[in-house]
Amino acid sequence: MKLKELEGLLQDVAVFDEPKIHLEQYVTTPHLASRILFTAHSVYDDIENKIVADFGCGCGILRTASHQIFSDQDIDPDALRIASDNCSKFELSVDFLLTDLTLDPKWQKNDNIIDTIVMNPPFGTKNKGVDMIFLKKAVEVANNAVYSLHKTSTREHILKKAKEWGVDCEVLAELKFDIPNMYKFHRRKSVDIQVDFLRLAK
Ligand SMILES: C[S@@+](CC[C@H](N)C(=O)[O-])C[C@H]1O[C@@H](n2cnc3c(N)ncnc32)[C@H](O)[C@@H]1O
Repeated sequence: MKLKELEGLLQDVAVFDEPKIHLEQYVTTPHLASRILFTAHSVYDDIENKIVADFGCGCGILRTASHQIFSDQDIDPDALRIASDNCSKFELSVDFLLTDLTLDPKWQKNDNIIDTIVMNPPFGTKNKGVDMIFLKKAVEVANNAVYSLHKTSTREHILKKAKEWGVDCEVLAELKFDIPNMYKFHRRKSVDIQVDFLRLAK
């Protein structure tokens, strides 16, 4: 499928009815999701015939873009309901796991099964450090590679941690993540956050 076709298809993915700010529920746009998956597939061959997971899947846009996801995990049952509906709409077969990735050891059952993790974790704005917990777990679980979005301001810290964990971390792109006015405390129409698109691999 061509990049533009994929982006077009993703416009039909249903998003959060009532996004929960404490869980940092921001949707990856079809524009970004299509480019993330396209890069992972066409440049690195990390998607086709691979078992792929999304940690903090939300409504499942990254999984819908890859068509290969085995296990989508999120803390929010409302998000998983929408993700499951999207899954039926796009005729995808996905295992969903309701789990708190910061606490629950259930994620370990996927040990040695998952090849690639593609995720847009919470940035840690509301729950400090959650971004690094997601990243560390993803690096431990994925046999192959982890693709993840993080605030550019955390880049140096992540590069240092990647070294400690014994993985290579490459900044594939600097992106603008557009957060629309979704929550009551938002004063501006939308805010662009500078975000790194990272690939971590052993
Ligand atoms: C920035 S959103 C990304 C959603 C979706 N992956 C996307 O790309 O549109 C982060 C997601 O992580 C989930 N989340 C937040 N804290 C979590 C936790 N402790 N365990 C599991 N999921 C969590 C939220 O419910 C939310 O769906």
